Amino acid sequence: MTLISTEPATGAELWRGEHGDASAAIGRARAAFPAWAARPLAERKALLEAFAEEVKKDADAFAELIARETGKPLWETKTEVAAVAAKVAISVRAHEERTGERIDDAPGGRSALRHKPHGVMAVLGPYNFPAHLPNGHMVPALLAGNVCVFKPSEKTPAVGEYLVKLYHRAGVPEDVVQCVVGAADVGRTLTSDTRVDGVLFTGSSNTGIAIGKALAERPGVICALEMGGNNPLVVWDTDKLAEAATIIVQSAYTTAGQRCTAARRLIVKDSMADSLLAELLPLVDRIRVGAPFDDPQPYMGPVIDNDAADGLQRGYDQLIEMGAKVLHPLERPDPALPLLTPAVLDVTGIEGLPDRELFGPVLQIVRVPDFDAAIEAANDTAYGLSASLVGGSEKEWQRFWRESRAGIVNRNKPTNGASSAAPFGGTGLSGNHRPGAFYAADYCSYPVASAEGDEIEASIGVGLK
Ligand SMILES: NC(=O)C1=CN([C@@H]2O[C@H](COP(=O)(O)OP(=O)(O)OC[C@H]3O[C@@H](n4cnc5c(N)ncnc54)[C@H](O)[C@@H]3O)[C@@H](O)[C@H]2O)C=CC1
Ligand SMILES: O=C(O)CCC(=O)N[C@@H](CCC(=O)O)C(=O)O
Repeated sequence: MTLISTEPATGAELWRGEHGDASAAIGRARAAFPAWAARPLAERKALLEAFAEEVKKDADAFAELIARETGKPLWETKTEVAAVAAKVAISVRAHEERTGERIDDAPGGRSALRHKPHGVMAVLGPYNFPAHLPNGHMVPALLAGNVCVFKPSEKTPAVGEYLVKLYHRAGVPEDVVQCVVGAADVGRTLTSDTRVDGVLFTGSSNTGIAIGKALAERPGVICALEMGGNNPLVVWDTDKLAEAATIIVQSAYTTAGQRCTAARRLIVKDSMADSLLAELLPLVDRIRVGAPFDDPQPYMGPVIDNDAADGLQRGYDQLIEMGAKVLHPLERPDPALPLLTPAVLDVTGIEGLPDRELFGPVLQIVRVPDFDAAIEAANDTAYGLSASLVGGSEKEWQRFWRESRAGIVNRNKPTNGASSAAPFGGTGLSGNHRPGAFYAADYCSYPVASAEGDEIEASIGVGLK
């Protein structure tokens, strides 16, 4: 089956290739695992550091490819490439801190704690950060001694293939990290193959749930699910309205809203909502939407494809049918392309709002009378990835932190832009308590406890006849 990838900003064909053979790749990975796991950690670390150097050497070409295949502005894809390279040093530190070795004296010998890799890891990636996010699974997995079969999103196969070539160029053996392109069926082959020891997934909650079901009868398979969000940003009692508006724009519209940590819902104290909107709406109006290489650079590119744009339009229209007030419209200047303007809807007071991730530039505003209502609205979701409070008192922040049900709870910062040096994951429909980024080390190896005697010495103290 042929897979074709097109540039969102132009519709031009960028890449075509055949679906990969996932089963054959797993076979090669299994064969490569023992030797890779047996190599000293220092060797694996050196090869990954060489990979980081290859990424830096190729940074311009890599950023251009990501920009063409995702439509993200070039300024932004440069930051993605930098994050790919930076992942190595962070993962080395995390591996040392989170896994490592502990040897204690014990009667007649020692008690030891060491970690071992799981084996063959299937890595399934999304399209919004087609290099950085799967790489965030792959670097720690490889460092720990696992081998990886990586299936990039069917919307970004060119970036996936390129990423894996950089590993090979650095000297990581070809069967230790492989790229298998394809759509959901190739993903399903990977998750159903009993030779796979772990599934490291970043993508939508629906797919994460399907993967959880596919693995339900194999509890020994490590399963790390990084999924979507319906994230709240609460703005409370502040006169720094221009700064608050900037944080809102960064949270809702960076990457055209295609971040799992994007703010989907702005919850604001009713008495200050009009003054905040007086700052926010002109700023939203100033957002430049355009193609990745435009000069001057846009803030937002297109969403990934026309299907995604159609879906967002439907979600937006449904909210309007339910009574949402349009404060800034979702427009699509060229119906043949997925370039969308940033939208703001006031959904205050609408009953039965869908608790759904609209993965694009649509922000819903909810006005609330008091902080109790703000917390209630913030938590009114089955997701739990990120939440942020802008403004408010110290006491309100303490309460917000305590009562927010999310893996990332920020103060006076955007909901997105999470650091790779911190754990990254959510609760509910957002994740299964196997956070990535700094804590990815935890799911990439398992602890082995050993009681080690110097000699064979044994005695049964009591109870013998
Ligand atoms: N929490 C996190 O760290 C992040 C989550 N995301 C989420 O990802 C979504 C956007 O990415 P998409 O590419 O649309 O996600 P998606 O869920 O459609 O696809 C992700 C990957 O899973 C594969 N896949 C699809 N169905 C499968 C199945 N049944 N079995 C195995 N593999 C399958 C796809 O081919 C793709 O490689 C959003 O919901 C976003 O919130 C995106 C980035 C970060
Ligand atoms: O995985 C990491 O190293 C850190 C997490 C991260 O990069 N988060 C970004 C992107 C998340 C997304 O796709 O949606 C963020 O929080 O903006």
